[in-house]
Amino acid sequence: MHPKALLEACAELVQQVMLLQHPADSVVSRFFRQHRNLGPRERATLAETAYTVLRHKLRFEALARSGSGARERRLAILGFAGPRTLLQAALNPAEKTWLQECDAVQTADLLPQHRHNLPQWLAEALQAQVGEQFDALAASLLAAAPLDLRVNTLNAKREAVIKELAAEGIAAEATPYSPWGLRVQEKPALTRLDAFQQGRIEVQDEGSQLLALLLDAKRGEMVVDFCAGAGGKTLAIGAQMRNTGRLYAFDVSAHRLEALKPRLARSGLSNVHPAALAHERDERVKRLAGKIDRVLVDAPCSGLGTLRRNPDLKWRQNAQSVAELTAKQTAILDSAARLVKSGGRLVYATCSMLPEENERIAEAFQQAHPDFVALDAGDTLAQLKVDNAASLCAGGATGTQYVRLWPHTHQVDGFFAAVWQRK
Ligand SMILES: C[S@@+](CC[C@H](N)C(=O)[O-])C[C@H]1O[C@@H](n2cnc3c(N)ncnc32)[C@H](O)[C@@H]1O
Repeated sequence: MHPKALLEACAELVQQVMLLQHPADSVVSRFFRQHRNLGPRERATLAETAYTVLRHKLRFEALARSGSGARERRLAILGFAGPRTLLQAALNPAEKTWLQECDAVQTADLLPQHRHNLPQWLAEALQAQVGEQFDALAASLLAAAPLDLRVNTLNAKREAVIKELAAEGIAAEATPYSPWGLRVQEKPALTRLDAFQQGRIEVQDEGSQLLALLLDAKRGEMVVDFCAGAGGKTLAIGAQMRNTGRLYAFDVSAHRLEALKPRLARSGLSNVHPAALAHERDERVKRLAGKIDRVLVDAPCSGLGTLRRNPDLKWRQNAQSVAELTAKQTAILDSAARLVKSGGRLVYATCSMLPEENERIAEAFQQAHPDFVALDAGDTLAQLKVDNAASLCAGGATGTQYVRLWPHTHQVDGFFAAVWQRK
């Protein structure tokens, strides 16, 4: 594709994602379906340009007040993620001069909001939590996430997969906390690999792996993954159970559960039973009440812990949408807790960094359910032999009551988890 056409296509995609009407990943997928002639490199440049503009929206919008031409073209120039020579070949002389001026602006001279690129309400909420680490957190949220894989321990060993990937020219190293994790710095095409097709690896953030680990599901148990979605954690839990017992994958979205099916087929798991619920108080939940050994509630949340992957969320969520989610989270946790049998374990998790969706939900649940005893997440992870378990936790009297993962300190998405045992 000619550089000029590629930049035009970038501007068109930027215009579409910046409407913020739909999740950016679905806008990008739709754009690719409508432009089937695009090659893999062009697709990578287009997607990364759109994501760069979403990440740096406030700074780029401020810079784009100067310059000429359509606003989305100026934004696409600032966020262009392909080779610089290619960009230069697409620019007219006035644009080249303007870009030079933009490049010369020093980060230190920027207003705080143009450095952190967060909406005011979210910047304040994060600052209140991490204090002087705010700049480091904000910077980490502007970077793309590394690619984490989970090794399927049912049919592979981590060391063997590292060697297998190396033979394909892919450098992977063991993740520091999850015993199943690998981190890959590049973004190789995984789906063509035998290791992927034969279910030895799945894409999963190390933080997500730790939440599945926290459930500590055992052979032969009855387990429910209440908000299973496309089953990222279900697959990890099923392998943890060594493909024995019964693992229900519940979700209200039959569409998401459908995406679990090919992943299940690759994984070799036969202990997983997906089931679509009408709502969290579905008949099926009533029937299983008090019978389940372990229940994971990976609740629908703002997703703000995943800003490295989903930068559009900071512009699509707001205080009002978070308040609506907290009502849903409370209702789901209440209903899912009924499943847990005496002596069983309950884990509540989110990929949010906001206390309203995390500590506040866990505290309110505890108040309303004295028959559930809080377990210390730091102790629980240490018993599971996770290195530096305490450093992954925060809160409570011991400072390790909840799992609290942060992109700037743990190089994973922002996650929260609370653990209880039913009396
Ligand atoms: C954070 S996502 C789950 C991600 C998934 N556990 C994984 O690891 O890939 C939350 C899920 O909760 C589901 N959900 C929303 N409302 C629900 C409800 N009332 N009961 C059960 N699941 C619900 C959503 O459809 C969504 O798939």
